[in-house]
Amino acid sequence: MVVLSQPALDFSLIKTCKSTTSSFNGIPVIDLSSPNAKNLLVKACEEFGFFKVVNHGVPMEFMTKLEAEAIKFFDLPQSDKDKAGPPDPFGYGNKRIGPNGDVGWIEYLLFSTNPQFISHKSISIFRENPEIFRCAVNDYVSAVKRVACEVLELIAEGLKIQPRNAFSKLLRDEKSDSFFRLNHYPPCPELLQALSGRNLVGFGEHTDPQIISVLKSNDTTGLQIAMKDGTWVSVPPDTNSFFINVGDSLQVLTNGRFRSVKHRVLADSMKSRVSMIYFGGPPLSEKMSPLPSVMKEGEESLYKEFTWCEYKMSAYKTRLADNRLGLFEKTAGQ
Ligand SMILES: C=C1C[C@]23C[C@@]1(O)CC[C@H]2[C@@]12CC[C@H](O)[C@@](C)(C(=O)O1)[C@H]2[C@@H]3C(=O)O
Ligand SMILES: O=C(O)CCC(=O)C(=O)O
Ligand SMILES: [Fe+2]
Repeated sequence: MVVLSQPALDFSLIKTCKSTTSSFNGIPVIDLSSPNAKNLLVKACEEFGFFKVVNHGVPMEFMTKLEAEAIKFFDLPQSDKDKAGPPDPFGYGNKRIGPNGDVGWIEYLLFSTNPQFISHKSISIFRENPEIFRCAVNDYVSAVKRVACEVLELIAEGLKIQPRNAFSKLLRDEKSDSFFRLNHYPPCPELLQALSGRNLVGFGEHTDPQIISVLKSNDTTGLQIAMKDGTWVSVPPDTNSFFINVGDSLQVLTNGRFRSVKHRVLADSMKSRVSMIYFGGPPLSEKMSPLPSVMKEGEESLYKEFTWCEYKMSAYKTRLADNRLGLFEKTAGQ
């Protein structure tokens, strides 16, 4: 039998970035139980496309259980982890991100949250450690999906959109094309940092294509977001809270009023970073166009008409840092 192995990876392809220690303390923090949450959410989506939520109601136990299972998986011998890869896009991936040559100092597990799309590779992940891992993923994903829907409903209220489930129904649809990802960034080699004062890039700069992403990490720094003027700022980790990203699709649904946030992860020199991200997406057949109620009188859509399936197919032909939405923007006169 011929065993096909992945071609060797040239590590010099992984980019480095100047180490920064200062963290940004201007990230909006939204208390979901506050009566003003809806207005603060809209403001945060317009200004940053990124914010932190507290008082979210998800039991800490769901987070610690899943994190412990993820660590157990990433601690397995490489040959065992490789049985759950390569990602197609689902499954275990190591250093390669997506199908177009992006690389980073990362290993990960990517799943579909829709049982129809669960691949044999995702199943083999659970085979290593079946019921406990599977339950931990299911409990966690159901809980963060609820947070994502609550946030989207508050945003709809803040924007005075009727019905208030105009966005959240896309995630609640049984055909919703949502993903879940567990990322592990091992410590960046000390020697490299000592010699150059630089860190390896764990996950290169990009925007998330979906509607909304809900991120939780351990206590290790690394996540950075780009401000409107292009400067990068470091997000201080907070193990009790969720960080939320506006994705490209929410930018389209709000006709550019909200911006999808550019972000990246730098590996830490000393500590592993573990993160878990739920990417809430619409059904594949959903037409992505600005909701009529967000448009002012006479306002025209900034985007050509497309379905989520068309956008996703196009996204998977791009490199991480590409401006994926640019291909769908109307040019003058269109
Ligand atoms: C390089 C790529 C990886 C990615 C698919 C893509 O071609 C461009 C978008 C990337 C991204 C970013 C957000 C999520 O992590 C992700 C799962 C997604 O939906 O889009 C990844 C894709 C991936 O890793 O497969
Ligand atoms: O791991 C992180 O903290 C963020 C990763 C990310 O942006 C992604 O998986 O799309
Ligand atoms: Fe991302």
